[in-house]
Amino acid sequence: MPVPSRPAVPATAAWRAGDPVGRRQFADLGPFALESGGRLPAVRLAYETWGTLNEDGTNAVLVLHALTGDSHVIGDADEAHPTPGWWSSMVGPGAPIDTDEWFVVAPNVLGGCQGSTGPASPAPDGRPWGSRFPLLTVRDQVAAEVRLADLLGVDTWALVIGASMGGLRVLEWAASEPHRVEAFAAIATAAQTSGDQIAGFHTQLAAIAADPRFRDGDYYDAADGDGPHVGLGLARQIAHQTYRSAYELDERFGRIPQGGEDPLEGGRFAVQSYLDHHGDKITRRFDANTYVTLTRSMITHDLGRDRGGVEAALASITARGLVIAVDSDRLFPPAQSERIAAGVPGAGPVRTVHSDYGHDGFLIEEDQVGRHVSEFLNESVRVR
Ligand SMILES: CC(=O)SCCNC(=O)CCNC(=O)[C@H](O)C(C)(C)COP(=O)(O)OP(=O)(O)OC[C@H]1O[C@@H](n2cnc3c(N)ncnc32)[C@H](O)[C@@H]1OP(=O)(O)O
Ligand SMILES: N[C@@H](CCO)C(=O)O
Repeated sequence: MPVPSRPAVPATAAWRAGDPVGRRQFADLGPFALESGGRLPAVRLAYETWGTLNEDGTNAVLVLHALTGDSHVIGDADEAHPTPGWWSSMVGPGAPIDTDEWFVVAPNVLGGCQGSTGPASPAPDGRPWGSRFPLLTVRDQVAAEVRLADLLGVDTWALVIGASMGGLRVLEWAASEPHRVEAFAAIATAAQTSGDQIAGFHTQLAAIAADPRFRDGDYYDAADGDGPHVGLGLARQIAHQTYRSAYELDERFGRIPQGGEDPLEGGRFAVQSYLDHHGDKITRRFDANTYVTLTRSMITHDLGRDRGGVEAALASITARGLVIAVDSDRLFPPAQSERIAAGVPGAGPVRTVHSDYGHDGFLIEEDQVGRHVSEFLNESVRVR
């Protein structure tokens, strides 16, 4: 049986930078000097807020998304273009982070493609930055979020919370702005990306670079309008395997052929079809250059850079900390959480989420993660 052909989807088909979606707002934050020595002449962050900042400013919570997330933490049913929120189980009225109590802010990361300044944004000459977009570090991303906090009148966050790539920024906030972070929750994340992580990220970058439609990042004005969807999809497939555990892929899919296909005649196993699906899906909602920019920021992430090393940086954190690991996570293995918890004086022991799913457990095991966050808020982060 022949392998079914899949439709080619331009990587730029479904989203447009700066396109307002629902309740999203934009903050213009001016020029930025970057850690690498580069410069962005104008930075804009897209963000959403829920709840109300109290008079003392003591109830602010910053939620930081992972690699392909955005500001849309809570879904909106009545939008013109409804989109589900990626953490509606965690944030909302009556949720662990209860928006009747907390003022919640969620920005789209600097370098992102959901309204914040990124490689698809116009450079000073009016054309998209593309290959000219400067190297961004996690510190640059947090520096932009600091300016957003200034603009919103938030002096101190009661809690800064995030998982995976969001957790990298959580730790950077706690280390670089100790007087502005009362407590943090770092979930399935690391103080420094490891050789294994850098290797995995490298192959994802190579997959995008190898797509002739990538054109070194200058594909926005391509005459055929076609983006590097093949490379981006392949990068997502490589990544997605690390988001799930070997146990799950084997138990769930094993060697079952995809319906109607025969692997001995060129067809796929179900797990191949599953990865194809996730690879295709990302190209409908994400920009390849942003994927490259954010992946590079994860590669360079090192909380200890210019701070005397990771342990010294962790020891300098004054905030109370909640550290959560997923026991089956092969992307951010629990040892990286142990290192954070051991190093931060105000962090308790690692809270373990038991999951068969792997790294994506931070999204899937909402009851367990929610319970840990609720407990931490109740015990350590009450509104003063
Ligand atoms: C911060 C942020 O988190 S970013 C925003 C949220 N994250 C993402 O979107 C990342 C990508 N998605 C995921 O990682 C996961 O889907 C999660 C974590 C969101 C949800 O996990 P799960 O509920 O376990 O979903 P699962 O991994 O099984 O994927 C389900 C999809 O696979 C499809 N699928 C399942 N089996 C097959 C198969 N054999 N062939 C093809 N497709 C398949 C399902 O139809 C479903 O498609 P849909 O998502 O288009 O409806
Ligand atoms: N599913 C998550 C995985 C990375 O943490 C994302 O796409 O952002």
